[in-house]
Amino acid sequence: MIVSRETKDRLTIYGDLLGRWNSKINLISPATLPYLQERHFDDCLQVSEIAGGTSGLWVDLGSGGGLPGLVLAISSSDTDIKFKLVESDKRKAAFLRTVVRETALTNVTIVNERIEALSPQNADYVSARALAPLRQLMAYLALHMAPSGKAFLMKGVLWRQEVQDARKTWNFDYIAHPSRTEAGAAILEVTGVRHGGA
Ligand SMILES: C[S@@+](CC[C@H](N)C(=O)[O-])C[C@H]1O[C@@H](n2cnc3c(N)ncnc32)[C@H](O)[C@@H]1O
Repeated sequence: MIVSRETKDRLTIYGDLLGRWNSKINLISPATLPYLQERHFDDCLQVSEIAGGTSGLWVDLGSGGGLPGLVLAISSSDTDIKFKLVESDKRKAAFLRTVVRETALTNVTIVNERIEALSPQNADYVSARALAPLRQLMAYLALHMAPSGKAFLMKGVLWRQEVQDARKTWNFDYIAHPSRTEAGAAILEVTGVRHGGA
């Protein structure tokens, strides 16, 4: 993906901080650190490309070290989208705040709370990566996504099984966008989540 000079500079600052903090708190697998761009940043930038929004509230659930939330906020800093990154771990939330400060991002709020404890967000966009099985994510979407909202859920190669399982309890529509960074993985664009199932 072609990104602006500003995005590149901010991603460099973010990457440096990830490298430094990762020895103290486990933000990403240390083995993937040398492949930060390919394994993590490019993976998340595809979501930005697929979503293509220009305004509204975007809630990233279980942000951890900021993937995809911070990458999305950095690459969308020229839009009117406001980001909320929800992370229950205090030390990870401190890391996220540090990156926001060091990159001078003004479109991000860090929320150090449990997803379930947060008041309903009515978000236009929701994202999650490596957080929970799809069935559990549906409950989070039911709580925090606007009726007309869209979710972008980054799923591994077993995504079809997860869809089948989630359909036992939830109705929803989805488009599976094949991942460009991991063969067989997909970004599930989910809309119209409602209780009930097959
Ligand atoms: C496996 S990590 C994934 C982090 C990041 N999304 C990524 O792809 O690298 C899951 C993160 O979600 C957070 N988390 C798990 N359950 C949560 C909950 N109920 N509310 C808020 N954060 C939660 C954990 O603290 C952890 O940082």
